[in-house]
Amino acid sequence: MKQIPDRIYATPQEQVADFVFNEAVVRVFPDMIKRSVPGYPTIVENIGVIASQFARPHSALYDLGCSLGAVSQALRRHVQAEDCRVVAVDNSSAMVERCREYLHAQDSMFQELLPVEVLEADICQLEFQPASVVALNFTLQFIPREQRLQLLGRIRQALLPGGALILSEKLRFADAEEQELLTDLHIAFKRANGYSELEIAQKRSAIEHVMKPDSLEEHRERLLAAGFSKVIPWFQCLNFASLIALP
Ligand SMILES: C[S@@+](CC[C@H](N)C(=O)[O-])C[C@H]1O[C@@H](n2cnc3c(N)ncnc32)[C@H](O)[C@@H]1O
Ligand SMILES: O=C(O)C(=O)C[C@]1(C(=O)O)C=C[C@@H](O)C=C1
Repeated sequence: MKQIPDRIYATPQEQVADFVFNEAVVRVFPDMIKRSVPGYPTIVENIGVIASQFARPHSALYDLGCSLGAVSQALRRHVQAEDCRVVAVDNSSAMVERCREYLHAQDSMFQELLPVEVLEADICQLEFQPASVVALNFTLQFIPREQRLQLLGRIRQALLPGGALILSEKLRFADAEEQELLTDLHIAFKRANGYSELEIAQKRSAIEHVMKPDSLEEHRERLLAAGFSKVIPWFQCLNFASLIALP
């Protein structure tokens, strides 16, 4: 993927608007997410590895809130189960358009990749097909809190025995000292990746009303309430984590 540098918050803005996944964000997204989310490349690649253990023949593999399809590409690189297909879904038309281009480019570079379709849709309104793998990679945090349980319940209903949900999220922490330390370290991570204090502060204002992280305990309780039987954290880097939830 092209890596145009993210300079969206580099100049002072009189009033920082709420963050949206628009064309300006799409252009710089690969650079933005890699420099903002500690462990992102490791998480994406290993979602492919984990999915290859859970994928069942003749089933769908969902990439919900796919953005530019990084997870879909990893699923297609790693999963070899028979007659599986990847369904990538996002409600940002700018993301969906570019995602389709990237996945076509992947098709032309490799042979025998799983088929993929990219849907422009709201994942809260989606009719799920029987699925063996569902990935929510930094997407649930953008869904209004009151809709999260219902969405997870519908995903749980669609999951086949032996399948899994892979859920990656920014975390918040009930313990004030832990919250402060990991927030400071995340800021240090962004600084080390070349973001200025202004960029860090303006991005924080932009996302604070649209992205609402939960704690690990809140995720675990909600997943169990949605009908999952077990929640297994497999990755954490600073305040970003990824979980496997089993049906
Ligand atoms: C942080 S990005 C996800 C990153 C991506 N999964 C990856 O691994 O590169 C969040 C994405 O979720 C999408 N999104 C947010 N709410 C959504 C909804 N209700 N339905 C579908 N997509 C949604 C946004 O448009 C955005 O592309
Ligand atoms: O928490 C932050 O400061 C972020 O920038 C995180 C985050 C995310 O987790 O999705 C927010 C928006 C962008 O999509 C990239 C990264």
